[in-house]
Amino acid sequence: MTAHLLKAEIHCHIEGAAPPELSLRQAEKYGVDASSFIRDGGYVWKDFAEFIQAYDKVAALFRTQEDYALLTESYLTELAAINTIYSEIIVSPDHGGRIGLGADAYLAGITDGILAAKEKTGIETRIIVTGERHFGPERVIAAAEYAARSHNPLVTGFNMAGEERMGRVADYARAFDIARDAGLGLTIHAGEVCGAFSVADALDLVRPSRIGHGVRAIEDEALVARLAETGVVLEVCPGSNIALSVYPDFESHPLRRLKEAGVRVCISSDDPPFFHTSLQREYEIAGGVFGFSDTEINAMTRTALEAAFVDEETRARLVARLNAHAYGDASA
Ligand SMILES: Nc1ncnc2[nH]cnc12
Ligand SMILES: [Zn+2]
Repeated sequence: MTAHLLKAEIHCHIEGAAPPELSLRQAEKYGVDASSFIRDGGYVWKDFAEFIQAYDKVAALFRTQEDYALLTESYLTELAAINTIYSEIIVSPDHGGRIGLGADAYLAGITDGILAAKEKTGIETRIIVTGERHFGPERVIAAAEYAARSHNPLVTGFNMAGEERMGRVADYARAFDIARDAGLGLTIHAGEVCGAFSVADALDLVRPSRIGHGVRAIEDEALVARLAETGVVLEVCPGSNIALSVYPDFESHPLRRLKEAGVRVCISSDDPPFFHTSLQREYEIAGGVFGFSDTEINAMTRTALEAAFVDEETRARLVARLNAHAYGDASA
């Protein structure tokens, strides 16, 4: 049982957190026929490419600042209810742009939701702006420029998500240069659909402090050693990896092997309702399926906080809270 543990999540896409019931209500509100991607109360897709298409269609059901505020506040309230003290939400200004809302109102809605959830529950949240790889290098660079000039203090990181098989990391490296120069934390989806070469490219060309997924680094022993030596953190989402058939089952998933090789790992839910999961379930899987003890799970939560894109004062407060809860450390 992990219900009592404090939790942190540093990899969850905002539209990917939309419950199908909420998306259906949105579809009705806007007169959209969602039957091709929502059926029997669940999202419908059969492989990674279809998942990405379904994701973009769900994103198109959220069309106003209020829609995004509601989605964000609902998700964070749910996270807080399972003892989550810190969350990073991955957001794509292009999704705001594509439905005519515009990036500013999109971000404003998400920010409203974060502030409302914080007021209600105390949950601390930051925003990671992402470029979507399948929208092409120009859009990813535009997303980085948008993040770099954002005056929103909650925007603290930059990511690239989407179709990993499109192009090579080199095509997108300029976006990360822009984000790095702006002082944003860097993370990138790699080693999920593509193999170890994609993680190596990301390390060489992006120099991120974290990698989204990164699990397929396990295919290259020297690369695993490099991750362990450099301390780059893998944001591992086991339920997502199984749902997307990156691995056939949890037994063959490399989370434990990566951890035992000294790689810094933590756990997140990615797009929970798309993968019939939740952060609570991911923690349960860590304990019940991977066999991690509470101490080991707390260490992964601490890794998430150590790698979080927050100011040092906030980090120290969050880590002290975790320590106090995990060890009853009264001085924390
Ligand atoms: N698991 C995933 N991989 C790549 N892009 C995504 N966008 C949302 N979820 C994603
Ligand atoms: Zn992701």
